[in-house]
Amino acid sequence: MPDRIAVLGIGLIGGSIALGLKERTDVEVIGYDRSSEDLGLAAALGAIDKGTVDLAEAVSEADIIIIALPVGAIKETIDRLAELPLKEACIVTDVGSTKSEIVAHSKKLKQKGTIFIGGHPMAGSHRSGIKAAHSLLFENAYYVLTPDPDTSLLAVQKLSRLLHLATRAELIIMNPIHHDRVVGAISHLPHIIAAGLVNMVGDYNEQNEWFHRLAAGGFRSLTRIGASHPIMWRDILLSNQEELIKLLDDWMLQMLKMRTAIYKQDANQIEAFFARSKQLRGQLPDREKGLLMPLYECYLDIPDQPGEIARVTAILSENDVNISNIEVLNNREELPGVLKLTYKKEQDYQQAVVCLKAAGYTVFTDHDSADPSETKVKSKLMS
Ligand SMILES: NC(=O)c1ccc[n+]([C@@H]2O[C@H](COP(=O)([O-])OP(=O)(O)OC[C@H]3O[C@@H](n4cnc5c(N)ncnc54)[C@H](O)[C@@H]3O)[C@@H](O)[C@H]2O)c1
Ligand SMILES: O=C(O)C(=O)C[C@]1(C(=O)O)C=C[C@@H](O)C=C1
Repeated sequence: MPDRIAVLGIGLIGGSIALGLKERTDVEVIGYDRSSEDLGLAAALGAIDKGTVDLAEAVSEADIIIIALPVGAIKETIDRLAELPLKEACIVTDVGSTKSEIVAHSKKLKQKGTIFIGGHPMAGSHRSGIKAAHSLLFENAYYVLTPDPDTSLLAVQKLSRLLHLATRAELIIMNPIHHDRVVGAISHLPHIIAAGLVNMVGDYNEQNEWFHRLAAGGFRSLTRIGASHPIMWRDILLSNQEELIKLLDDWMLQMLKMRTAIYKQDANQIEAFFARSKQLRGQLPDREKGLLMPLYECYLDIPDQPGEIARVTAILSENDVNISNIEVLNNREELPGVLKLTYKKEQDYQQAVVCLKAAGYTVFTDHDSADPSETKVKSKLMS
């Protein structure tokens, strides 16, 4: 087990790893950031033992250095580390959302004999900064490492073990080019689409403010990630140019096909488009990821009258159903006049659907058939 870890950038990702390190290992954590205020907060939260705005001081005695800065700053920091005295056998890793360019850039460290192993934890949030950090942010998520083929196996094992302890993520190894193609499609392109839609609707809203007022569940859930950090996403897009150009070409082709289908009133093609998407979306592997245990959810239409929530809870308790949470979606931003019930156990969820239906309620589940046998585990989104 290494003795001292330097975490460079103590924001959402660096802060979450640091919190996990302090919670689940015995290492000393030194935080480096340009914001001394955030370093103070990180120390107060117990994420770091010591904070400094001096890079040389942060890394001089470190056994492992984790660079958790925006992608552009990761490259600059690799350049600076290449000029600084580092401990022998020190391992440097990063958490950047792109890998090919960063790994290529790390050659400068390799030339001086320092091991660099690229990394990317596949969980996060649209929020940023130490205030949004959490020690279980990466629980059960994948954490990709992209070691060069000639990297010592012992070093990869040492880093994987530490990161697994700190994050409870599942460590996997991937080629950086492959990583950038896959993550380009499932993370970078969706962020472009979400931000593009928010901006387009924002333009319409300048002429007519009903665009924002009427924005309901569909727009809000699709565009949550449109609120992400501009500098982080600027750097990611600049760093994955080649893949994103190909992905955007494919995306525009998809949209053109839909435009043609709508123009021609081609009902079959439009239906097939959504049928395929519904089937594929349902096949996404469930991962018990994030802050909380997997949850089962159902929604219930309730009349707007006093005592209605008490009636629902009474029915559930008479039937020995344990609910994890009950939420009134009465702000009309999601579903109007609706109770959202969450359960930790599938058995409770199934029992609840049956007894609430028997009591005359309309119950919606993840699937519109409301069939409990089609239960889908949901992970609670971090927001
Ligand atoms: N946010 C996510 O969902 C997510 C998920 C996985 C990986 N990542 C990657 O993690 C990295 C960090 O992202 P984050 O979400 O933690 O960002 P963040 O904004 O929450 O944290 C970045 C921290 O770095 C500091 N910082 C920025 N530039 C600096 C510089 N030049 N010198 C010193 N300190 C500097 C900031 O003060 C901040 O505390 C990025 O490379 C991002 O691509 C992000
Ligand atoms: O959940 C979110 O808000 C995220 O954007 C997390 C997310 C993503 O899934 O796209 C964003 C960037 C990463 O590099 C990894 C994960």
